[in-house]
Amino acid sequence: MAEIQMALDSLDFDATMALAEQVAPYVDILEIGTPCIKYNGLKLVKALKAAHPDKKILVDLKTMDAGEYEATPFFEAGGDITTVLGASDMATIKGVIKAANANGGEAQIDLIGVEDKAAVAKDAAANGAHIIGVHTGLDAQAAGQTPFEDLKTITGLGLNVKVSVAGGINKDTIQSCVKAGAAIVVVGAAIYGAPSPAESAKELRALVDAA
Ligand SMILES: O=C(CO)[C@H](O)[C@H](O)COP(=O)(O)O
Repeated sequence: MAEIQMALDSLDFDATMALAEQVAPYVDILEIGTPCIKYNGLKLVKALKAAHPDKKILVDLKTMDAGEYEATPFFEAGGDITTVLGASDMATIKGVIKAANANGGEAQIDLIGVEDKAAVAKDAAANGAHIIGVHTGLDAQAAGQTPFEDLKTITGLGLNVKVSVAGGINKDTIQSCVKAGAAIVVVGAAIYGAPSPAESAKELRALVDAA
């Protein structure tokens, strides 16, 4: 069964906690988005884990250097998954994997901006990555890009890793992502931008479970 990851992309601490409370019944992973973690830091990881001990917390660090050093405190604070850029050196990726393994967590390698996504995915998987993230970022989405073709390419490699997909996923596209082999579907704006985030999350949960 595919997991739903809710991207909490607000900067505001209280709004982030309130949104998590609304959507938690329908999602598996609460993601602290990159702007949000930069703004709020470890305090938010601790608060979110305390409020939702039954959910996985993904900290979207998008680490680019000093992998083990940067990721370790976020695992120690209650994060279950942290992200590292696929564009970074393999030594950095291996550092985040090491930090994850030392804390019973998982490392997600984010392919955002990577030219040869298949090559990086294979290399990261061979080095023990837990999750490969196919990701069209917000700025690339604004320029009309989507993650769907890349998702098929990466799941088609048959690597022994989970594949997650992010980038403008909504109720019209979520089932095709699951059918294309995504183990984790990430949703941000389609939930937090909806008139009722809870209703939107509930609808997406039903679609994923029926896919
Ligand atoms: O990581 C992100 C941006 O870098 C977003 O959290 C991710 O793209 C999910 O949000 P949306 O569904 O709005 O695209």
